[in-house]
Amino acid sequence: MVTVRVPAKVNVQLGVGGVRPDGYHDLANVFFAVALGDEVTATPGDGVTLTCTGPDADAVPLDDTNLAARAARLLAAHHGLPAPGVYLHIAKAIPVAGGMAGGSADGAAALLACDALWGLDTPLDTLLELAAELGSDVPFALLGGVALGRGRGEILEALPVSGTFHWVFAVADGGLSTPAVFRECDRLREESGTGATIEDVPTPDADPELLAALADGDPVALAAALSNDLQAAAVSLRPSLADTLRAGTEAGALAALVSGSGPTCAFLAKDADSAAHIAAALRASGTCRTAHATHGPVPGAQVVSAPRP
Ligand SMILES: C[C@@](CO)(OP(=O)(O)O)[C@H](O)COP(=O)(O)OP(=O)(O)OC[C@H]1O[C@@H](n2ccc(N)nc2=O)[C@H](O)[C@@H]1O
Ligand SMILES: Nc1ncnc2c1ncn2[C@@H]1O[C@H](COP(=O)(O)OP(=O)(O)O)[C@@H](O)[C@H]1O
Repeated sequence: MVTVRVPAKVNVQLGVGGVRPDGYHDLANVFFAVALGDEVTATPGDGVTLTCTGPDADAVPLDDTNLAARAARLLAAHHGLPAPGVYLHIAKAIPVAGGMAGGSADGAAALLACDALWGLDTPLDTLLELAAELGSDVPFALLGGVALGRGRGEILEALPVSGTFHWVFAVADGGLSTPAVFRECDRLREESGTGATIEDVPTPDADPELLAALADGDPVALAAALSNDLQAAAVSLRPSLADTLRAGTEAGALAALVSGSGPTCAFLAKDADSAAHIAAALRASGTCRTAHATHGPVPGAQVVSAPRP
């Protein structure tokens, strides 16, 4: 049996370029891994089977569309294993369809767990390539820490960061579909007259002030630099998010933003005590289903228990 712990992410910058001919958008995606995470356990089994526990377990597909199952099959196919055998259990804490890359995290965790269970010793570079085939956010879940994702988010460069930042995540009732939020971003751009294609929208780049704030470990400077080009689209599809963002700001957050494609809202706090206070205020506000105080950055997917060699 092998257990892998894997983090959720928040995008401290999500710069979105125009829509490409292949339907994806070029990004300047600054990923930040937080301690809120899932655990994926791989045990020998027949075929690829799955179970999931946690508050959102009912929303997780347990068929071959689950990113953990897809990861197991992709790794087996890459190594030419004729009949992959694994039972995967997902202990899910990351909100589902919440803009925190929970499915991607489970895909990354399953790659690592199956690699260890099957004794394959796949090099990290190869795991990162397989991860990119599974989805744009999956490679970052292997890497963790803080990283800039270019292309559709899969071309990663680790970024320097100092100290620990304190975050609160307000979990919404029900998710938002990532493709629907990108489509809404395009629609809002068309509507405003700027256009939405790569000819219309400049290719985004990482904000130097944001990178300096991360390197300096300065939460006040990071708060001033946070940005998410998908936020307007997420709020357009779910207008009640404006109330959640306001509630966290009124409770003392240094800054509030939608996490990725949403609808989870992220709040940067000045320290751990402030984060606990903001989380309690958000839970009492009636503007979200629940709220979690956490911190980061933390490492990417890691084996936490494995059979004795
Ligand atoms: C927006 C972000 C920010 O990190 O994540 P979430 O906030 O949803 O977790 C990511 O770009 C999501 O990455 P991921 O969820 O892996 O997306 P994928 O499976 O690769 O793509 C799903 C769909 O999202 C859209 N998509 C995704 C990435 C990208 N750079 N441009 C896109 O337009 C496309 O419509 C694509 O068909
Ligand atoms: N292991 C998984 N956990 C959660 N969702 C999954 C998983 N595998 C596939 N999915 C599908 O991916 C969709 C997006 O979920 P998720 O990755 O949690 O959100 P987001 O893309 O907003 O970060 C879900 O609605 C679900 O249908």
